[in-house]
Amino acid sequence: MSLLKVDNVTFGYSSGKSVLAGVSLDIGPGDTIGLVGESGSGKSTLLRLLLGLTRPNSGSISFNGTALDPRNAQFMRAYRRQVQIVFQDPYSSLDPRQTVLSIVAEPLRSLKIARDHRQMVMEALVSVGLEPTILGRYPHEFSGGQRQRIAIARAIVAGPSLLLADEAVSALDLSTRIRIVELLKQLSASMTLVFVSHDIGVVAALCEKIVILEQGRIVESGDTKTILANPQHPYTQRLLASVPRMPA
Ligand SMILES: Nc1ncnc2c1ncn2[C@@H]1O[C@H](COP(=O)(O)OP(=O)(O)OP(=O)(O)O)[C@@H](O)[C@H]1O
Repeated sequence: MSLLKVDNVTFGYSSGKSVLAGVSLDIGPGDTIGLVGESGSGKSTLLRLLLGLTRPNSGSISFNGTALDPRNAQFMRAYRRQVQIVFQDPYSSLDPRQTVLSIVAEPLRSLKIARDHRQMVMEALVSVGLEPTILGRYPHEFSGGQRQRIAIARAIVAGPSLLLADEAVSALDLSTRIRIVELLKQLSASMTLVFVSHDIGVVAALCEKIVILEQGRIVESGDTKTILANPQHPYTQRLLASVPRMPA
């Protein structure tokens, strides 16, 4: 059974323009999926829908067979614990006035998880390759890569089964990007990952499956290696042609 099933979803903001049209996706437990498309193709909007922050205009999204529905408050509370997101910018996504402990513990507070937050935060920091002794320090004391590790620690601290990453490595320099991709790869062994990127090279390195989105429609999806080796849709061919060089 799918972990997350997106069934014929359409969505438009109040401006009326259609942003997602007939999007269907089956995300299985343990999948690592790269969602690729040009700017404005609707990737971040789809993530908002997957988070349950916005509802589709039509179609449905279900998690373990139950539809995301704000009227089902108990289920949505449980869902919020299962899904977390990492954003692009490690500078703006961390509150400069809060300590690392307070930042990483935020999901534990908002989800009202009554366990030892300090211990859970220390464990999350270790899993992302940071020293647990940094609890009392502030974001400005860290590099961009370290900040993104703190953001990832915050995303995994409550033990989600699904991690969404929205251009999570795009703001990092190349060597840091490679290290954070390695970290995400390692984490993806124990959770499902939906990784949004306009960078096909990074997706090729990280994701077993790929979904290509063009103007709110999925034009091609499947095994990453197969699709990148032999793209069928002209849009995918154009995207690939615009990549300066592909990784081995
Ligand atoms: N809050 C909003 N209100 C109205 N329109 C929006 C809003 N957010 C996004 N859009 C529009 O929806 C479309 C899809 O945007 P979205 O951010 O989902 O694309 P994207 O593929 O993530 O792009 P990028 O890679 O640039 O982040 C765009 O036309 C955008 O202008």
